[in-house]
Amino acid sequence: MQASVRRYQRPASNTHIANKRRTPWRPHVRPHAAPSVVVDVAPQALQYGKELESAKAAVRLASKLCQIVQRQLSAEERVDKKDDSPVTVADYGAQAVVAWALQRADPSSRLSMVAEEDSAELRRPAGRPMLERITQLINSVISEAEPGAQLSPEEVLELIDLGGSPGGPTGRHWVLDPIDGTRGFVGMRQYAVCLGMLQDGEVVLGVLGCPNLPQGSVVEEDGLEGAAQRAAAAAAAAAGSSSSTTTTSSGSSVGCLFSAHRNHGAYAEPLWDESSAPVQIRVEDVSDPRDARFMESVESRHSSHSTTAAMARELGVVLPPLRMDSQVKYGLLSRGCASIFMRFPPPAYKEKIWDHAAGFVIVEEAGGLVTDAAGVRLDFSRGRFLHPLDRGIIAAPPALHEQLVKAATKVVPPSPSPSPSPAPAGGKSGQ
Ligand SMILES: Nc1ncnc2c1ncn2[C@@H]1O[C@H](COP(=O)(O)O)[C@@H](OP(=O)(O)O)[C@H]1O
Ligand SMILES: [Mg+2]
Repeated sequence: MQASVRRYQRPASNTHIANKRRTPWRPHVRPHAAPSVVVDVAPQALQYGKELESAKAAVRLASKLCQIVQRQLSAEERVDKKDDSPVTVADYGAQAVVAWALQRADPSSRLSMVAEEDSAELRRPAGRPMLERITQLINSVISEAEPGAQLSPEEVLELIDLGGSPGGPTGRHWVLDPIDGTRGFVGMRQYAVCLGMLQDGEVVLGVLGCPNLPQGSVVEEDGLEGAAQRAAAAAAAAAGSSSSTTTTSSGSSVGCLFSAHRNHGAYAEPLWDESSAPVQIRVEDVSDPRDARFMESVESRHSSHSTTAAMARELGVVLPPLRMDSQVKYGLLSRGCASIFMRFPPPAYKEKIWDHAAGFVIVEEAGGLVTDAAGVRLDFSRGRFLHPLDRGIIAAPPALHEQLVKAATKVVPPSPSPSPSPAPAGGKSGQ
């Protein structure tokens, strides 16, 4: 794929995020309003510039497929929150589309991808109707990128299984969560298509496609959660329309793409409008916990709400949490919409690298830190499981992060068992 010449916008200074506030708290998103200078970081000037452009194109295509499925869920009024089969269609479809796009961008390389799904269910006779539906969806999306492109069901199975790489500390591995926040996806809330790239054990690229996230003025009296719900509803209301573009009732466009290239900053741009220049984003310049808003999972089974509440009390955070599905939280942290992300899964749960890789590099490149509760930087180099595994995850600007690590020594018990068994290739086992 030909890398296009793009001009990226960088805020002239960070003063726009330095205005401390006490009360009332208002979520704010100002990257597009910030004074900016245009700097030349054209993809070809970056070490992994070509790969970054390929990753963004792949995430955009997969996001399109997810949006089509989510609109149909709504339009046909068959959203059953307990039935995740329509979601599975989008999970598989998005995984195959990303694999197709990455391969097409670099046909001479062997693609190594560590991804959430595998084709085992689809290869069973009972899975055939679903496979055909997925194939049809994929073909409708890829033919927009490459007129005439069509895949057979068997090719789709092979593309999905490209996600079975074990990863590891050497070489290049793409890391994909085709739909992160499946419950958010079904519940018409937030979800994200998350693609990272590991080079010799280090996450060097990250891209998050967030189809239901408003880009700009999500400053609403009832907070981001309300705005995000309305944005998702607006996206659903557009069912039947061939346009991807949706706006919230306050006029903000919906659909954000976050990206980061190691040592070159983190950026946000519209998901559906490729002509808009990416704008550099930074974490909030906050060190006083009384100014801090923290984010956590909507699902308390994914992350203990009582542990985060205890951490907030210990730290002196006074504002209520912002609950949101998926790695959208990492995007919002990087964009300065909230100051802290905390995640405390049940002790037996083993975190997977695809649930954090893209968000991790985006937050780091936006000036934040992402570690376990003991302050140890996350390690993506040991296969499909994330290390450290079992003391939760905290992410914040450095000054707040230091205070979080101190609070965790009092609130979060140390881990009893540090050594995991190797993760299986593919599938959702261990969740
Ligand atoms: N019991 C559990 N404990 C912790 N995390 C879990 C979990 N079950 C699923 N998850 C993970 O939590 C992710 C969603 O995170 P969040 O709560 O921030 O939206 C899921 O991603 P998927 O939706 O890709 O499966 C899944 O990987
Ligand atoms: Mg996930």
